[in-house]
Amino acid sequence: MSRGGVDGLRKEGLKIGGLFLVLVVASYGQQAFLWDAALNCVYKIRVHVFDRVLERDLVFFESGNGVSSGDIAYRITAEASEVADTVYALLNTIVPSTLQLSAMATQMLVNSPMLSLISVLVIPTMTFVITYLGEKLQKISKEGNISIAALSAYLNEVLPSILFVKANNGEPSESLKFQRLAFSGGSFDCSRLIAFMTSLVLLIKPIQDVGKAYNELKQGEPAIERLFELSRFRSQMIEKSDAVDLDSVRGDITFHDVSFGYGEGMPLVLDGLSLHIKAGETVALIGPSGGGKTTFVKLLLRLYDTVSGCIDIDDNNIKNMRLGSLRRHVGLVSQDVTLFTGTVAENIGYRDIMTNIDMERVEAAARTANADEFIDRLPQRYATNIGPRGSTLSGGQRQRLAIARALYQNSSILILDEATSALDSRSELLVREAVQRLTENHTVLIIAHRLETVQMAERVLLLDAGKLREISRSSLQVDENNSLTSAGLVI
Ligand SMILES: Nc1ncnc2c1ncn2[C@@H]1O[C@H](COP(=O)(O)OP(=O)(O)OP(=O)(O)O)[C@@H](O)[C@H]1O
Repeated sequence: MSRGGVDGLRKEGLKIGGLFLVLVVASYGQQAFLWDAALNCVYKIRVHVFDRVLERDLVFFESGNGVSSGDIAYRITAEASEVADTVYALLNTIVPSTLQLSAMATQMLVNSPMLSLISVLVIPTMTFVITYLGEKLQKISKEGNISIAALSAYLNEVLPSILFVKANNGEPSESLKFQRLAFSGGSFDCSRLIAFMTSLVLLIKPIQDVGKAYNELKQGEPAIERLFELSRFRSQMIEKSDAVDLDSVRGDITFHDVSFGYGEGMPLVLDGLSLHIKAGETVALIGPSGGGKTTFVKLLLRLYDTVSGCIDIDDNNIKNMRLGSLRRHVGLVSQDVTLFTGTVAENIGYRDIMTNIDMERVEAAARTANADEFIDRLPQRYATNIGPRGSTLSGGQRQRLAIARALYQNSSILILDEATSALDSRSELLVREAVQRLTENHTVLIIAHRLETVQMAERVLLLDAGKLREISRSSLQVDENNSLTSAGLVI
């Protein structure tokens, strides 16, 4: 082969290779684009569902909807991924199919609007049409073969005699003959029909694909349905349109004959409770397991509404307060598991995490909560990540961080849910000191489990079988299991 020929081949090879590369990249690009679109869609679904879930009151989680937090987590993660697969499958079918459909439909329309209309009408009876047109195509191609044979015979006859034709001015008549042989008569010629048929055949795949996509959609529908079911639940905690947003509260709490049960026909958990806690007072709430302590707190935070009676903060019925305002003034300090993945500063300054965490206040809160001594020893101090639920910290450190957060939040009313896990004596002392400082300048309601904590309170309230009564601190003792007891009742 000559050098020029080799060069030419190399060029062609390069062109084909380049084209192949472009096709591969384009194909990957398309897949990446579709996955990106699907994942983006899932991201939006997850965020939407999660936001709706966050808006719900506790009734959503607890009142027998059959929706546990694990269930919700599963739906938001796994089912959303299932939705991603469905979305991807849909996009993967619909995008190319739509393109092919519109290209082929345009081609068909250009070729013959009449036949296109007929095709649209006969799509439901596609099989019949395909069979019918298939036969027609067979006939046409047979005719085409005959015509090619006739044409070739004609050319073999006329071309050697061209001189004769010209000498006799036979060109116009021969031209007409050729045209007749080369093309089928009528308004719809053979090539256009073949083009039309090709378009029609190419239409079949996208139509099948759309069917497949429909099946995919049907398969993914239960997941989509379950996911959106989470956002359809309507909150029972209705905020009045004229609810007030209080800038500050003193921290006076009054329960007026409050009764509450978790559902119709269920026994009352709180039965005609009345009490008054003065602003700045520290009150210990004790009682046996299941006595209603947590329920009491849920009502104060208006996670549920009372069945009868009402709750006032500084003479404002909490039902007339904006929920955000109420929960800003009533802080919940649950010492057990309320830390999140993130830095020490983010956990203490949680209240301002969306805006600007005030580091001076964070450090001041940490000092008051006796937390600074261990934070200073962490590798990046306040910027140290404490792991899921603060798992890199000890029990006592976690509790002090929770207290530091409450100090940072600076709510007038604090509900302290004392951790039940035992601490070593040094940690115990540091935590108790921190709690002691927390009680200064705040109204504090401590759900207490230890005698030492109860001793810090000015009053002790015992909640048992839905009834509340005040008891003296001296009536409390600790049994051999280190549990609080009052008149034989284990608390
Ligand atoms: N979401 C709920 N739906 C139905 N019943 C509930 C619900 N939450 C609590 N209860 C019931 O209400 C009663 C009081 O529960 P609550 O959690 O207030 O008690 P507790 O004093 O805080 O107990 P513990 O000290 O064990 O935490 C219990 O009988 C409990 O079974």
